[in-house]
Amino acid sequence: MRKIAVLGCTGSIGTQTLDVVSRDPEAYEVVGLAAGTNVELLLDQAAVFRPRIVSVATLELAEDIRSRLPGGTKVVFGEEGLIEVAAGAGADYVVCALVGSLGLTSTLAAIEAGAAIGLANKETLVTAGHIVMKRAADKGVPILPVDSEHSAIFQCLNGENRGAVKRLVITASGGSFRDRTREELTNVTVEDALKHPNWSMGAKITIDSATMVNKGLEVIEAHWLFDLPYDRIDVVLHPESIVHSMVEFADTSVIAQLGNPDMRVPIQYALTYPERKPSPASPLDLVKAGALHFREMDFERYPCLRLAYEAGRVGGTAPTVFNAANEAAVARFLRGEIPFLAIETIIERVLAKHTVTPLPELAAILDTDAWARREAAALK
Ligand SMILES: NC(=O)C1=CN([C@@H]2O[C@H](COP(=O)(O)OP(=O)(O)OC[C@H]3O[C@@H](n4cnc5c(N)ncnc54)[C@H](OP(=O)(O)O)[C@@H]3O)[C@@H](O)[C@H]2O)C=CC1
Ligand SMILES: CC(=O)[C@@H](O)[C@H](O)COP(=O)(O)O
Ligand SMILES: [Mn+2]
Repeated sequence: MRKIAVLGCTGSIGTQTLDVVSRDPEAYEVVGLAAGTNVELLLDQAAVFRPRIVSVATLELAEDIRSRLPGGTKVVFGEEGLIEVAAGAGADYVVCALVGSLGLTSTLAAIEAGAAIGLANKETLVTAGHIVMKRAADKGVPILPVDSEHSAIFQCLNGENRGAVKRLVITASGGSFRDRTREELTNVTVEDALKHPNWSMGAKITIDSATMVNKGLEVIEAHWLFDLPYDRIDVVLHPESIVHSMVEFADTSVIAQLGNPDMRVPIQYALTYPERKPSPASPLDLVKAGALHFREMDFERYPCLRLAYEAGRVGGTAPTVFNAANEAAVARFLRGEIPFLAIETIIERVLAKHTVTPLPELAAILDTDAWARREAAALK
């Protein structure tokens, strides 16, 4: 029986992880759950899974729920609380499904504790990929991709000779505004931006899909997960989100992974790898799906993807800044403080102000992240 902790248990990935887990109760024991502020959902989950430790965002929330938890469940809070759920609940597998670079320290703590990692929280790899991958390798800890494109690539590479990989091709839906021109983006609303055509996800990643920042984060995530240079990681537009990504090999063969858009498939694969088990997802019927479309990526239409490649190639603290500036800008957009197109100008301006540290230690990453957020919050 696998002992699991879920960081971000109340979110889109967290709840789908618990759905997968609950369908196979013989296979899993949930030992730790970490939420932010959604304490009512956390209490429901704790009543079902009876974890050893739960975590919430603040001391006040912890005090509020202490007496409402099942007997024996410990409650902790804040960043230390996340670290305790990651490393102190006795988990041998930690699903990292927090949103943002906030997930970095708890992911590192889970690695340090020797737990296998199911990684949804792509911002962790973007902000500190060299540190996360090295610590996981030193500990002999596997990092199993949950992100649908990376799960697809991971599946396509299964049993293949890595030396024969020519390039990765990551698919992008185009997001909520895929059918609009740049001119039509000037006055788009938060409500419109939150309507992803294919996936139901948390607010931040849905905005990232619309700006194409999500694909930029995914290119950097793929660079770290699959150890390939940026000129061998391409992105194509694929509005149907049925081909989740592809790998092209030296002999020109292309292997792709397909399926209806349902995150429970990659979540489950990350949990059961190398086994496959039945899934609640609806089977793909390609005859019903009809035509699948692929278009060249337009870097003029989606400048954030160009910025991501540039930051990734520069390396060091540049991806940290790209990510943190984006997180702060998206938060401002969601609060109605800035227009949609200001997200990209903020990222570009903060990156332009930054002097890159080439091989940053963790402390430098955390300082740079905080600096970029302050800058992005202050820009008019
Ligand atoms: N959703 C999807 O389909 C996909 C998501 N991903 C990635 O997975 C990650 C999670 O995304 P998603 O599930 O959509 O995000 P959600 O916004 O739905 O969930 C985020 C989770 O993080 C928790 N959280 C937020 N802030 C804090 C905090 N300060 N302290 C503790 N917990 C906190 C939230 O808790 P609470 O709600 O209780 O406040 C919630 O459990 C992201 O990195 C995203 O890019 C990748 C591929 C697909
Ligand atoms: C489900 C998933 O993995 C998301 O990251 C998804 O890929 C978003 O889709 P687009 O960024 O392609 O719109
Ligand atoms: Mn993805």
